[in-house]
Amino acid sequence: MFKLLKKTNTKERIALVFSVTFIVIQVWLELKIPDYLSEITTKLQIVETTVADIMGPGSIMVSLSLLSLVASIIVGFIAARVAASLTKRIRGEVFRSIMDYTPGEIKQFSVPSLITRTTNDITQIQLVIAIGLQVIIKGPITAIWAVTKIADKNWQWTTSTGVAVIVLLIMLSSILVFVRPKFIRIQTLTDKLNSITRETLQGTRVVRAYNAEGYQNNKFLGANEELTSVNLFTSRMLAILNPGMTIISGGLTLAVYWIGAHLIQSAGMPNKISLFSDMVVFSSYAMQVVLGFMLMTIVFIILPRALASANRINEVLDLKPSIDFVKESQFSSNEKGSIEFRNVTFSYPNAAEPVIQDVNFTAKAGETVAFIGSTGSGKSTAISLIPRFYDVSKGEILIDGNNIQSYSHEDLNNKIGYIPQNPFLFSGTIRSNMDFGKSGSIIENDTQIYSALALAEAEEFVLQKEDQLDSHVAQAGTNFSGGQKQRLSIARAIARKAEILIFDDSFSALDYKTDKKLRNNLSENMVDTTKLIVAQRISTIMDADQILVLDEGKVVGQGTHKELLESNQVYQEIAYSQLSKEELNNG
Ligand SMILES: Nc1ncnc2c1ncn2[C@@H]1O[C@H](COP(=O)(O)OP(=O)(O)OP(=O)(O)O)[C@@H](O)[C@H]1O
Repeated sequence: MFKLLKKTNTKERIALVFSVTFIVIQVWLELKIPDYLSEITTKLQIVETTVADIMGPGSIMVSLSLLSLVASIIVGFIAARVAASLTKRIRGEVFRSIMDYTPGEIKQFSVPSLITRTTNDITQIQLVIAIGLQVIIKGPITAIWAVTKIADKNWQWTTSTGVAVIVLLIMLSSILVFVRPKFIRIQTLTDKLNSITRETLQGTRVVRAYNAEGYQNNKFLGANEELTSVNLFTSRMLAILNPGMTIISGGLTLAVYWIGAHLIQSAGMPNKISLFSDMVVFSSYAMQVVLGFMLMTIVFIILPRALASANRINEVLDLKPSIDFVKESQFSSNEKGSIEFRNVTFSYPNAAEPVIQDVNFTAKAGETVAFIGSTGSGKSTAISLIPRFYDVSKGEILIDGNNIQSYSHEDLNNKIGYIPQNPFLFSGTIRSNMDFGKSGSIIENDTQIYSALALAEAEEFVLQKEDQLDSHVAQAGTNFSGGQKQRLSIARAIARKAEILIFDDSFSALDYKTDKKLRNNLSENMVDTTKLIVAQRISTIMDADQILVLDEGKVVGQGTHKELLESNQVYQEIAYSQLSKEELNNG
């Protein structure tokens, strides 16, 4: 929590100093009121006192109360502003940290947990600053100041106030013991609820098709009930606070008046009046003492949840991404578009066995290298090492003769156009998706976008849309078919004018005709661009300059379609299961 508070800037710190000043003013004003109450009660004992005599101190009391109200509004306003601006910055920092994470690091937290941490957890911090700040500062000041006011008055009254404070502390600490661990649990359960909601919404078609609404509903109900019962428990415990507080303050008032009654009864005449006045004043100060301690202890009730949230936020901020990019690329090279794998071996974090082993190949600028193999053979993993989603465990990958680790993040990404296995479009328009992110080439006009769309065989369906490039794209591109999404994501990569295009099974949703046309477009119009293609279909890759056949992470065949068809058993098996001998030989 302290770590997060240290992120306040000078402006916020100055605002906090102001806020503390106004809290002190507020407490001073509140503690001044009983002085005038004392004056009124004293005057009331004198027969000659007129209404006009009471009006003076009475108006001052009203003014003090109003000023105290104004001070508390100012404090609330400042605290809310500081809370909002600080948490806005923290939210931004958390988001930026997440953006630097590798897929493995995102998995380590889980997506729903990262969403809760960026939203709900930060809201807890905002609450504790906005509300807690006043309580944290006001509590001790009020309690200590009020104690100094009553300490020398009367030992019986002081003792009764002491007893009330002890009872209050016992009540609050008992509540705290039960409630504290539950607050930590609430955040974890919120993660769980988010996770189930997200999974159900993402898989809604499968859920419906399999009549699994009941099953998912039960999962959700279970998590919801658990969260509700923990929330109810904490709310019930905290609900004891208010009546408990009323009983304690009521009991204290009763005790002060009961003791006062005895004292007044046994006192002589002039003392009776001053004792009565003291009693009224004392009970006001005693209430302030109780309130002060109450405020102090509330801190311990609102703080645990905020502390749990602060820890969760710090975990995200403290995790250093395992992939460390150099700030400036450290090489000079005239080559453009060559790529080489040298004895590349890779194991996923925490996995015993490597997923790919000793992969070697060289692709010169403009060449096409394809990867084929059974599912799970490591094809996607191999090419995901190029944009450094993960770093190689052994060996090295070179682009234009330089190890990819010597490239800055931006320079490496500018060399590559990556088309993922599951095409992902962002909410916006077709244009905003085509002109997405920063790349080496800047899209200056629609003609550039249309030429990329044409190469990706996507121009026709975009032109058919009423709004063409301004057509709406829903989140994750759900208003486009699988094939359309694939073509748009290919066009997006082509528009970057990258030297190396990486297609991770990016033709799978295309019909054979479109697949062929698209590949022809690429080979005819992107002669200088190096293409790495992962595919399941032989027809997609048979024209490649080099094909790597992967099996359980090892390269079991390497060559052209013709060479592999003649000599490689694994390739033959895949090939003959898909196409006839004539089709294969004419390819
Ligand atoms: N993030 C990950 N963490 C751990 N293991 C993974 C991860 N991604 C993939 N794997 C494992 O690595 C192996 C290779 O997966 P990969 O996706 O590279 O295969 P693939 O050949 O591309 O398969 P497909 O053709 O089905 O897409 C699989 O056994 C898979 O279970």
